[in-house]
Amino acid sequence: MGKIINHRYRIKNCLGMGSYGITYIAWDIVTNQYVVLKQMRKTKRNKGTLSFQREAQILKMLKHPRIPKLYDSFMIKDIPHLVMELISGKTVEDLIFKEGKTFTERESFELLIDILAIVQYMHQNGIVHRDLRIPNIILNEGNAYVIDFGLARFLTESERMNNDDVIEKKLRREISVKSDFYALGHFMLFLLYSTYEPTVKEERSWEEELSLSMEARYILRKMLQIDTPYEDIHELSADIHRLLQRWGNGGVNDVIV
Ligand SMILES: Nc1ncnc2c1ncn2[C@@H]1O[C@H](COP(=O)(O)OP(=O)(O)OP(=O)(O)O)[C@@H](O)[C@H]1O
Repeated sequence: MGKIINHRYRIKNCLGMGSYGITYIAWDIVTNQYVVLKQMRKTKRNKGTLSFQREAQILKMLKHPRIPKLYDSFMIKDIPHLVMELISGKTVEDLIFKEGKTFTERESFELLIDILAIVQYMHQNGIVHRDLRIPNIILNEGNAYVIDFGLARFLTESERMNNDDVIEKKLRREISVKSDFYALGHFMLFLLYSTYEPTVKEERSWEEELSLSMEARYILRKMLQIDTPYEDIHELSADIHRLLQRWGNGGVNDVIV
């Protein structure tokens, strides 16, 4: 730690080791601010370089206050590096599993609407994230931020699926807006399970374990593609708005329907 990269970024600490890269918090001595520096792992040279280039291209294109800005990208000895905005706050994963935060049905769907405003922006710009999981959503002062665009794709791209892949992987990785709704369906189950106290020993399905309103169950079944999936974000957000009206939808950030 303390090492300076590219004559500019002083490494402060390691945030994590992902599948393709190592992520650090660094101090930018030119702009005097903390940034996130992602360095590709040396062992991932071919696939990793492509993945880093795509992430840089996508982050450069997306200009949204709830998506990290790409500040810089460069190569050092054939190793790609990305420098991006440090998003303050805590991941939903840490909030639930480290801090014991709980989300009611209403709070869960209000958070979903907030996230969908960001997802709508991505989809309108032809991008699907494909990794909308609890460690990739940061909450700060009640606002949601989406990070980690390492698996994001242009909706015009195609990718061959392996026939041996389990159905869940196919639904998560499909290059279609539906894969983001599917991932967010699972994200919602994590929020909704945060208040769940088991009363019986054996595990049951989420529909049996969680006491949800009929409308919430209807939305989740479509997001999780148990029933006819949502084809676009407007259909999904219209259903959530109807559900939120039960409580009086005060002041949540809306997706423009
Ligand atoms: N822009 C950012 N602002 C704040 N924290 C970030 C940012 N980007 C990544 N992180 C954090 O850095 C850590 C490592 O992230 P990274 O995306 O490199 O790998 P990962 O999520 O652990 O693995 P993988 O990419 O394989 O899913 C995570 O804890 C993540 O929350």
